[in-house]
Amino acid sequence: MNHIRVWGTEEVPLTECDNRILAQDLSASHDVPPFNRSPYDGFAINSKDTADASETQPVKLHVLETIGAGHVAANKVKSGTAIRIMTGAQIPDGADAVIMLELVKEMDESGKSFIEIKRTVKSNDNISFQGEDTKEGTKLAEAGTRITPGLIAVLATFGHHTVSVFKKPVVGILSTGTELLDVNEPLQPGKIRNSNAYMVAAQAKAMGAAVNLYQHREDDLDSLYENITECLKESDILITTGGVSVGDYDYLPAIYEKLGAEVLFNKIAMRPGSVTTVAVHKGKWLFGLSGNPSACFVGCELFVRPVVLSSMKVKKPHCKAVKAVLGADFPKPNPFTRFVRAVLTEEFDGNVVTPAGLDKSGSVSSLLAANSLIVLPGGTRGWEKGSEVGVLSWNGEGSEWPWDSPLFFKSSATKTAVKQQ
Ligand SMILES: Nc1nc2c(c(=O)[nH]1)N[C@H]1C(S)=C(S)[C@@H](COP(=O)(O)OP(=O)(O)OC[C@H]3O[C@@H](n4cnc5c(N)ncnc54)[C@H](O)[C@@H]3O)O[C@H]1N2
Ligand code: MOO
Ligand SMILES: [Mg+2]
Repeated sequence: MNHIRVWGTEEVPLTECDNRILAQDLSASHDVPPFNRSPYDGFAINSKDTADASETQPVKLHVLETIGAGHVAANKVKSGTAIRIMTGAQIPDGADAVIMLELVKEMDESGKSFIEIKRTVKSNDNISFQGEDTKEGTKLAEAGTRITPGLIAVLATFGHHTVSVFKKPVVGILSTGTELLDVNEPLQPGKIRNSNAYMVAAQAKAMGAAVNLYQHREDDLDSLYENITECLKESDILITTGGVSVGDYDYLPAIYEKLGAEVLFNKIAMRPGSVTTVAVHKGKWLFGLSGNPSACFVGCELFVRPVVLSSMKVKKPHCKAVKAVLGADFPKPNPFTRFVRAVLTEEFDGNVVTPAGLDKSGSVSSLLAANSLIVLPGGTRGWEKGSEVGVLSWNGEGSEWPWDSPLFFKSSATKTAVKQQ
């Protein structure tokens, strides 16, 4: 995270800022509402006039005019008078309360309008006061906040027809592998379609990045080196998939070396995604994600996410950490910390999480329903249904880092592990 940099800010129209990250602090430039207004369709009155009103002795007021929202009364409300007022209209001078239409009797007498009120009304009844929602000067949002429909409503309220947002980091995505086919190609012996590039593109877009999806490339050291050099010119962050392990055709480690990139780490004691390699080069990022689809997915959520989000000053850039009860046994031993693709459901009485399918790093089907990762600390023998586990979710706002719950990465969690069978 010491290498994080912000790629700049830009001004975008309000109509195009949803889901972007706010780059300015926002405070109220005026009171909301900006004037006292009526929350009902009714009559603006002077409450004192109703002091003696009752069922048997209604008070009668002369209606001077009618104002709808957007209009300002021409008259003042003096004793013995009322102004018919619609929801949202400014309270006329002299009025200190509103009585709803349904609570008065309306009548015409010699071409003049009157109302009868059979109850007392208190001063300030049914008035939305200037500033009751927001006072001028109130701090409303900080730079780094994701722009939601609610924030857009607030931005519009204060007249921001354009909004300053952080530039989307440009994420280039290049899949490597001689076995790869384009999605529109028929299967051929020994070949598979490239799924990682499209998956990672969708993940990066969901994080708020701009994506450049490149044509996949064969495992060839020299041409891959050229491709990566070219792609890096156009990207702030370049994600490659595949070719990062120890095989004869896994050239990414050699390419980082040839580039002179600073490798921050290469391989991690975790499953899947153990081969994940991250390097920085001339202020840019290189993520070498696994070719195995599930390992690739996990590497992207755990390592790309915090970089993309921090470069837009999002305050909690890591996945959201929650507790949940395991909905099924997970009998596999875990020599390393394991991130199990899972389905997390928020039940009325707590979270339940269940593995999403075949738990192999080459599996693609287990990604289908997965909305989270069960975190099983290393050194455990397997887990029983009903155990409390830590879960990471990539939906919604993230969690403070480091995830400090004892459920994450602490060996104390082994207490709930299943006995070796
Ligand atoms: N002797 C060892 N072998 C392997 C090790 C190891 O430590 N020692 N690590 C294993 C682990 S763990 C993983 S994960 C993989 C990582 O492999 P690479 O990142 O080098 O990826 P590839 O070898 O290129 O491909 C692996 C696998 O994924 C398929 N693949 C590749 N790209 C795509 C794509 N774009 N879409 C869909 N599927 C893709 C590829 O066909 C392979 O089946 O290495 C293990 N080996
Ligand atoms: O990176 Mo490999 O799972 O550890 O699949
Ligand atoms: Mg390989």
